[in-house]
Amino acid sequence: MLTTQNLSYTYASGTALKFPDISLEEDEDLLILGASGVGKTTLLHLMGGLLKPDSGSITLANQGIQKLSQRKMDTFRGEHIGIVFQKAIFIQSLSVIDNIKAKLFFTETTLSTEDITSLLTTLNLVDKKDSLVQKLSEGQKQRLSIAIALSNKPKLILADEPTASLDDLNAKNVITLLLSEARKQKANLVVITHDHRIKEYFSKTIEL
Ligand SMILES: Nc1ncnc2c1ncn2[C@@H]1O[C@H](COP(=O)(O)OP(=O)(O)OP(=O)(O)O)[C@@H](O)[C@H]1O
Repeated sequence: MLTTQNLSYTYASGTALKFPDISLEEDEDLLILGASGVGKTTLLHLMGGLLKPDSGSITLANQGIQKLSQRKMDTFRGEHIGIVFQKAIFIQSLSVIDNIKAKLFFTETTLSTEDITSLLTTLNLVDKKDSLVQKLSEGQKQRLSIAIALSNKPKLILADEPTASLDDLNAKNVITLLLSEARKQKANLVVITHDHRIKEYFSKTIEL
């Protein structure tokens, strides 16, 4: 369950942003639409605890995350939040499976090799599990970034423009994959985008 209330954030440059309230029950997903520069990524970073709001609250798993210290927030994120970044950063010299293990190491989460293999199977990446990341195609890299985001079995999955550079078929595949994984893990999925093609897959949408 995710709720946000009266969120606002001001950058040092003076750009001041205010956000509408969000309330998601368990198993509910949300698409946040908006033109370039309205604050979509800022809102995603607030919900992921990467930025602290100037005002307002964000509650996830009964915790008001805006109150947490940086260290506690990092631990909380490791346990409860998975983020699919617009531009994923991998350890290029490691294999697919070792990139997932590295994330789990840093978030102090344990997942058996069988569970990781099963996640990679779902994401159609299992045959690449021992390949170096630098040898993956763009689509495979994107599926790996989803695998990494899901590997800590988060309660909240945040995805920043996951379909922006994809054709219609791959955009549909990525969104249906994120939605089905969110259902399986009983997580809330929040996608931010300016891509109106994916609106039809979400029952709940807000426009910034
Ligand atoms: N680090 C920063 N310092 C100063 N201003 C920033 C910073 N990051 C974003 N902004 C400003 O805050 C506003 C919202 O930016 P944000 O990236 O959240 O928008 P967005 O809707 O995600 O845009 P896009 O779709 O282009 O990624 C913009 O006016 C942007 O210029």
